[in-house]
Amino acid sequence: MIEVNSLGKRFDDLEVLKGIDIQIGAKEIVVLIGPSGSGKSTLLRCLNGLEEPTEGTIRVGGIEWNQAMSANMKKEAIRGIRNLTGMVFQSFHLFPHMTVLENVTMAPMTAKKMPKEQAVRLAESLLSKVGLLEKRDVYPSKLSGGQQQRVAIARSLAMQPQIMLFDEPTSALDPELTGEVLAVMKQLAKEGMTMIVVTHEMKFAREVANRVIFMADGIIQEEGVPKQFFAQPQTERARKFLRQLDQQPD
Ligand SMILES: Nc1ncnc2c1ncn2[C@@H]1O[C@H](COP(=O)(O)OP(=O)(O)OP(=O)(O)O)[C@@H](O)[C@H]1O
Repeated sequence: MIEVNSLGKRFDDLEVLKGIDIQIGAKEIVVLIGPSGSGKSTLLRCLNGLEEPTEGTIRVGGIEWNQAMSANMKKEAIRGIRNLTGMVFQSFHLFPHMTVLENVTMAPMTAKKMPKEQAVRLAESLLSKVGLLEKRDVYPSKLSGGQQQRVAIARSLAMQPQIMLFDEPTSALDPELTGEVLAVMKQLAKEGMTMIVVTHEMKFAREVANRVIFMADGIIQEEGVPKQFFAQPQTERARKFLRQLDQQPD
């Protein structure tokens, strides 16, 4: 579903990603963890074209982007890749002047030219899935952070993506609100969505992920199934990271 080869990204003199190789299969739940500044968000943003890599190749659902392509081909590839991926951000990014329902129906109606009645039916079913159908006519400012993030997930799902990318989806939330967002993500995982999740929620990583990828200093230091990674981290870098999080090997 996703293949990344020798991916590099620099911002001027700062080399943030230094040759990343990843393969992710359909229905995999991959959690990306690592210290602050290690390049996790940048990697996720490269995967759906929010950042342009400086080196390497990305293949998502059969669509390839590579550094050697012409500007037009790159644009075309990014458009295709964006159609396959949905992204959820730390800070929700809902449109404040639109109701919850309008937030969810807008993209299918404009980008996919979906008829309004169909977009409304889809939005209602997605709002029901995230437990917020009764808030359909409310504006985002009237919602809690957790509710706003659940609407953001529904809005992303309305484009019917094959892959969901989550960039620290609970980091801006009060601890008592993270559970409701993680529950929606768990449900999505159960339904077979392919997901890459950047998070500091180790409990989610332990319980839901098929694979943990540990990044530090712009490279993948190690990866493995959660049980193995948390019980027996292979590198000193990962051991130190887990110690700092108070996530000692089991
Ligand atoms: N647009 C940008 N311009 C310049 N530097 C950037 C830009 N975006 C990110 N960086 C730098 O790239 C490095 C990696 O940032 P990134 O956000 O990918 O890290 P992260 O692992 O997601 O960290 P965190 O867990 O704190 O969110 C940081 O040093 C950051 O300052």
